[in-house]
Amino acid sequence: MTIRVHELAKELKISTMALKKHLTDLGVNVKSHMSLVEDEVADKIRLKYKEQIDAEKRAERDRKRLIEMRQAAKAQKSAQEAETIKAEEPVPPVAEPVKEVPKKEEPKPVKEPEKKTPIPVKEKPAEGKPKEKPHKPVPEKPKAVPKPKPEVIPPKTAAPAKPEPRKKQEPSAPSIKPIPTPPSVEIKKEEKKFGKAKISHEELGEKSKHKKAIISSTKKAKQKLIETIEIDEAEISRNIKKTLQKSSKRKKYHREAQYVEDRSNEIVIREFTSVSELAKIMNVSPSDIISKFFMMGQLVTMNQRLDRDSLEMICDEFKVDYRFEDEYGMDIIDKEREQYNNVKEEPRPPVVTIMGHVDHGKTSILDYIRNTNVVAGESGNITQHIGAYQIEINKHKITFLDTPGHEAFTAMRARGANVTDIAVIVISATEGVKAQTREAIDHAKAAGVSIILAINKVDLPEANVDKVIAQLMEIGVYPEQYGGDIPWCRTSVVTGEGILNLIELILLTAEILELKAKRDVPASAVVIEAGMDARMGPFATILMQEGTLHKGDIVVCGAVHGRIRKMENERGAELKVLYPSDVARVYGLSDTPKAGDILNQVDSEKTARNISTERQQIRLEREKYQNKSSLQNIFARIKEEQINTLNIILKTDTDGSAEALADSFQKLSNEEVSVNIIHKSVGGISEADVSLAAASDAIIIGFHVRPSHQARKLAEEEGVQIKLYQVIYDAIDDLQNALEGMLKPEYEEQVIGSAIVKQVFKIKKVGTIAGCQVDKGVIQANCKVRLYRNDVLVTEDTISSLKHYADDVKEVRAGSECGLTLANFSDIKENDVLEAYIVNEVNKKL
Ligand SMILES: Nc1nc2c(ncn2[C@@H]2O[C@H](COP(=O)(O)OP(=O)(O)OP(=O)(O)O)[C@@H](O)[C@H]2O)c(=O)[nH]1
Repeated sequence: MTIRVHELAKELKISTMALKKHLTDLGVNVKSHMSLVEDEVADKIRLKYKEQIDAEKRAERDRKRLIEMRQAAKAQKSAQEAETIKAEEPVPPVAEPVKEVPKKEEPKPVKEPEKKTPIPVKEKPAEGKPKEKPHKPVPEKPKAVPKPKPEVIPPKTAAPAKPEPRKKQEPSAPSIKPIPTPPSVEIKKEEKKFGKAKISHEELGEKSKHKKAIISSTKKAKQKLIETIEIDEAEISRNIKKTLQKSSKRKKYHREAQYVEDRSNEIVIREFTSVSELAKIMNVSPSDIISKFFMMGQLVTMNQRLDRDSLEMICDEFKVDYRFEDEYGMDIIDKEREQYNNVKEEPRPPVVTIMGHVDHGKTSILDYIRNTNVVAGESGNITQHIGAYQIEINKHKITFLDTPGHEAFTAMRARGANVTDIAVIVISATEGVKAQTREAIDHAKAAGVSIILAINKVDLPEANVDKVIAQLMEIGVYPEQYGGDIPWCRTSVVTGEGILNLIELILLTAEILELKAKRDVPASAVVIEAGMDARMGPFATILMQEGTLHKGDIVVCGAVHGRIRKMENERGAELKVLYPSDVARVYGLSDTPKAGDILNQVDSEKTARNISTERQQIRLEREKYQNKSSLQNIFARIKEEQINTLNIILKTDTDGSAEALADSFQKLSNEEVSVNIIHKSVGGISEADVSLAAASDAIIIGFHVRPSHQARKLAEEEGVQIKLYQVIYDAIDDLQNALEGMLKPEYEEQVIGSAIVKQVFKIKKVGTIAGCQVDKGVIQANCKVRLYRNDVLVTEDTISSLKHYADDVKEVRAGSECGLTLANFSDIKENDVLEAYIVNEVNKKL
């Protein structure tokens, strides 16, 4: 048995070039993607890839585990810090702690004098948080000993059963973990107006200062402890790095069929490099390259730009190690930046995305935060809706990406721009965990961002926080105090409850993440959205990633460039300078960039123009090539395929539904039409899915998921069909219908009438005319007929002309006479019987 190169490549999800390289390594030379590979060789390659993929998976698992360990270490650190604080608080004279009171006694003295303020920490628990739950065991003892986190862990099942948390409790529930539970302020309830409960600056200020104090003081106080932990962390970090290095190497190898161990002789090329440019890079003459192509049956010219496959092929031919450059001009930009290598990184604000199921309150929470006067000294109306905004609380800034939830988040990731630090997952306390909650959590986890859970709408009578927590635990998401370390809070935009907690949790998480970026370097930013302003021309909403951007700076932004003419925030206020994590709408670009493009500040207008012009050219070439290649694919398929295959990419909300649907779909296959699930996974439909579908002529079926905005756009551009379902049976029915459309149609004959030949006329130049009497049904012009003589079939033919008297007619009904000729048969005799029939196409059923 054999398999074609392209088939095996498709099976392994690698390019044919990559496969060819592996085959060459095994000593097997293949000429083209249509060449046949022996099964034995194919198996060797399969095995090799399986091992490789397994190794990648293992590496990924290790990485996740290490991250978890790291988080656990941090959480533990926080818990211990919290203990110290408690221990240091002057309050508990009566407290008669319980047993293991390690530091309890000593701390009182002097150690952390700044600690005075913190009492609010204590109150916090009483506020919204349901922390009271786990503390059942510590009955009426107030001021109980702070329990280290693990002790709080309630049995998975038991937890949800418990408390009715909303009740504010007196100071009796003290054992709550204080640190991750930032002090919450009693929000005044008078202002019940939706979205209007205001948070006063003073309160926030107190809080933030307070937290700062806690963090910095605990740092000192727990010096020793931290040292030990840091040793572990250092070790963990090293492991993470090692693992990441390993896996990224493998991926590279996987994608580009390239051995990465030795990079000393590696050349860097970009897609659509011209033959002459490539010759220069490879240090060979252009005619060498042209003749190599010629030998492979391809004619190229000096200035012809080469697509990725051709470049890979030619580098392989010349036995050159190569690597693809991501975007044209990055080497120039990087070079300009080299001089800033020693610039120190400085803390930067966190970038937060709010995600969750439809209607659970994402927008409301964002608006609440935005509209309460939290914004630094600014108030007033939002003059324009921009894709991101920043708030400031006592000098602590937070940038919110105001995106339609995880769609944009996923789209950004698909473009390789992982811009979010923290994902706030909003879950309605009345509806609980839903498909998109899970999806959002999966996306956040996949992106490796910190998660904060906001259980919203707690003001409603049917709110059931415990149920939500139980549901979360069921899907493996363990909130703090419930066996996990994911910070959470209860929120309501009606009463304002918990919003402050949420902000505090964000700040605290950011603090722990120690987010940093260089400030005194040329700016780089990512485009969140872009468009055209009627008055000001093209604009881009950018999120700063590094450096400082001023009005007047020259930038290149994806395939456009310009000089920053104006920068403004969402309130239309002009900004003079942007730092890392800042967001602004910028004007002055030559054209509209694309969301996900990177904006880089460069030294000169000339550099900016050169880079953007070249990038435009490359993008154009790429588009041209993509169109061409899809046509080529079609031709290749027409030649090769005897059977009809429906390729499917299946995206679902859970693994379970993916399996169930895949199974049902596969069962619809038969010997004529086969269902080929080329990719199935959990999560929203991303651009990557659409690209894969376009490349493999697949349709995308989404179950309980939806496409990102960009994916939808791309699908329109590429003509990829996306079908979304909420009910499994609808999906199966539709697919069945689609498959039936692909079955070769069956034909069904329908006899429509008959006529007896009464007389035959032979006319020169016209031929034989049969004068007939229609005795049954109808005879139609152009219908098919069978001619019987004495009940024996003489011929099958088509009526070529039908007349009633001298007139051409479309049909003649029973009882009438007609004259007709047949297309190919003239030996008609009297008394012959003509049976007229038509052929109907019938769709086959599976
Ligand atoms: N009672 C109550 N209603 C809320 C709360 N938060 C949001 N809502 C209401 O819930 C509905 C949905 O809120 P949105 O903020 O639009 O929800 P969303 O998650 O942004 O929805 P999409 O943008 O459609 O995904 C609105 O009618 C809000 O008024 C809350 O805390 N309490």
